[in-house]
Amino acid sequence: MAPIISATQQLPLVSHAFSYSKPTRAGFSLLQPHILHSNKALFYSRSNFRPLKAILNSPSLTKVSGDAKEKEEALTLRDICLEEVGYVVPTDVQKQALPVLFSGSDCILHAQTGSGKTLAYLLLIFSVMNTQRSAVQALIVVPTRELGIQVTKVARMLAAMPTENEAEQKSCTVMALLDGGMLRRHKSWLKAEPPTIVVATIGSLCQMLEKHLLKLESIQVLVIDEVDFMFNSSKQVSSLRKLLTSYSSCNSRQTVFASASIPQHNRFLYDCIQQKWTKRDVVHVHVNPIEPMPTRLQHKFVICSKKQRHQTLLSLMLSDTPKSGIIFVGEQSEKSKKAGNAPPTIDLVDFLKTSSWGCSEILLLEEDMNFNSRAASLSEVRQGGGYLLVATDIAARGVDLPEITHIYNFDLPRTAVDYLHRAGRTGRKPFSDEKCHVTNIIMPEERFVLQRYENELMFNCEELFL
Ligand SMILES: Nc1ncnc2c1ncn2[C@@H]1O[C@H](COP(=O)(O)OP(=O)(O)OP(=O)(O)O)[C@@H](O)[C@H]1O
Repeated sequence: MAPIISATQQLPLVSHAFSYSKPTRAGFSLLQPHILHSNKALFYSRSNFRPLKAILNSPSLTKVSGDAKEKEEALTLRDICLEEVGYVVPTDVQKQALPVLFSGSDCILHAQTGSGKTLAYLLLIFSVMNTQRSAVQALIVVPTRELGIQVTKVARMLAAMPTENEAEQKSCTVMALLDGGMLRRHKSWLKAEPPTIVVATIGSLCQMLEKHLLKLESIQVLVIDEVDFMFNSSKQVSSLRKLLTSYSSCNSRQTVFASASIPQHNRFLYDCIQQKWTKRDVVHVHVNPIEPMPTRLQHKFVICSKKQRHQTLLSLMLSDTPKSGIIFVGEQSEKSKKAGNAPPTIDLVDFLKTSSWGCSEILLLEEDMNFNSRAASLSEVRQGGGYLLVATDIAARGVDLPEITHIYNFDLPRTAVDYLHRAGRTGRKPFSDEKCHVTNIIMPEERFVLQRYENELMFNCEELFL
């Protein structure tokens, strides 16, 4: 059985803060290191992460299975300037996962929504890649274009940070190979010079692989983000299996699976090994298993009839006055589509635009919109300011909009896992105590469904009377 690291087995190795350095004319100079546990600090520049890997593997230090005696070395990641982009202290998942990742083990990153899994796997990628080599060295596969754009942005931000020996370094390039993108342009790019990192949706990726335009033989790290969603998606699962076993082999790469939800995780670990998606010694980093949901989320519900739902939502919003929020609406049924009805999302947007709600901009995000309109909605959202996003579950996975304080489930999600991910679009500032709100508008017959989600996800939902 793969070793599991839980909150109670927290590794002492990384009980420290990230240090940082400020640019000087000569490059980077080290400021006072941030050492919490000892005065024995080890410093690494981004281009120097490999030594960190060697040290973590050294027999004198704690093994990742957590059975060796405690050590007090403070490891400090230097020169990646994380503080300048707001990353000062590693989050729990980063503390627990980085030693495992840097040790070269395959890893299942299983931690709450908004806990910082993206930075954990990106730091691994930046630690192993060699920008002198002209080859694709890391591949990150995501389920949606929206999540792909976001991950690419963070990867490019890290890639743009200067390193100590910048003069000798070729830059790290990050390609977003996403459904709805300009594949012709990507083909020319791939032919001219392979990027160092590719962030891809599985459809576009397989097109490039089938045409032999993209080669994976130099891949060192393969990340599958929102892995449970991808394995559950009938459209994506067969290509994903092919990628994991035919297009590349688990023995020649480090494989990382990430998600806030891995249902039946023991079964999944077993499958990972049996199906050769990962190596046998894959590590399950399970952070805070007894609290699958961030604790600062406050859950409420209002019971009303189907006809009263629009008015109920409006009353809720007038009393909450959210600056930014997402209203999740269920997908339109095939029957309703055939009958020529407007999608429920559009109905709701029209209702809000003509109602007395006038506090923030109302935007729409759903699968049936073309990719340009989807991008336009999200880019408006990311510019900040107050907004309400009316969305289907397309916005439920991975999308990081830290300013969101309110989630409204206009329609109840279909499963507890969907509930967890929708709710997790708020409460995304790792070290903040700010309370965030998830409000469910339900019909009387749905109370037992919500109760089931409460039991499964171990949270409490309080009834609201308007
Ligand atoms: N060490 C850190 N310090 C401060 N902020 C951080 C740190 N690490 C990550 N963040 C921020 O936390 C937010 C959530 O991170 P991220 O999107 O990686 O979450 P996630 O675990 O992938 O969530 P989800 O499961 O919902 O996709 C982001 O805005 C990110 O910039």
